[in-house]
Amino acid sequence: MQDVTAGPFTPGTVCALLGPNGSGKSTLMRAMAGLVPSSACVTLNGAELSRMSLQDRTARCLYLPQALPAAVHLPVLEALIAARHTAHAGRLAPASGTPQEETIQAALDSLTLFGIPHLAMQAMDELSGGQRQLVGLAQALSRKPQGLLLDEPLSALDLHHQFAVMDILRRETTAHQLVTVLVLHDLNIALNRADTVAVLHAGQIIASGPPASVLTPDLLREVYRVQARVEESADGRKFVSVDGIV
Ligand SMILES: Nc1ncnc2c1ncn2[C@@H]1O[C@H](COP(=O)(O)OP(=O)(O)OP(=O)(O)O)[C@@H](O)[C@H]1O
Repeated sequence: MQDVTAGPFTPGTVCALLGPNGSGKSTLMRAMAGLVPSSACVTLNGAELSRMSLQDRTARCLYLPQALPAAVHLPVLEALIAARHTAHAGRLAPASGTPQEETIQAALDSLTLFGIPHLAMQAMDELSGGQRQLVGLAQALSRKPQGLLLDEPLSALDLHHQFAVMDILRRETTAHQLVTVLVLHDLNIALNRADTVAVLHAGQIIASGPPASVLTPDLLREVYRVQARVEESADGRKFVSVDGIV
């Protein structure tokens, strides 16, 4: 990938990273997370992540990959508690003095936030794809990061859960002033649920800003090679209507 200037991403807002297959979205996310070699300077709330150890970096800025790691035969609740301990093992929060009940409650709260407390005792390797994605998100938020990098966090979710998760992410992002960047393919969700969008095309961010100003028919033609209209419903919701491919 060529040099890319991404951001600044504003605390308290959700930015959707968009672009066609192979445009560099995952590569950019992985570079921001420090998982691919990069000379980029990445800062979060004034701290230079690129100068930190991967452990300190991960404690501040959590990256959820597109393909989740192989699930282990461990109850969901235990997996969440283990994730919190991993975060506390960094230098941000002391592990000692944290009562066990508090840790368990935080993990349960996180599952409840995503509407899946009933999965607490189910084994990770017995979850459906969508359930695993929800648990992954609950695990990410239970670690109390300042930044969230989510690569296609809605890819395995049904329509209800796609919107529910976006609403949760928006609420948590506002409440905790998180910097949230997520890769999306659904332009209608980006139009109606993201605060800003950034569009990658052939390894470069070619447009960024409020979704409705960025996602114009001209941009959709150039980037996605579709002939499309951006229409507005009676109640003000925007949607992309595709007439054909070009
Ligand atoms: N480890 C790697 N080594 C070499 N090339 C890679 C590597 N990872 C990705 N690429 C290439 O970089 C380009 C961008 O890939 P990337 O996964 O970032 O795209 P993407 O925008 O996330 O695509 P998609 O929407 O299909 O997930 C692709 O051409 C891909 O083949």
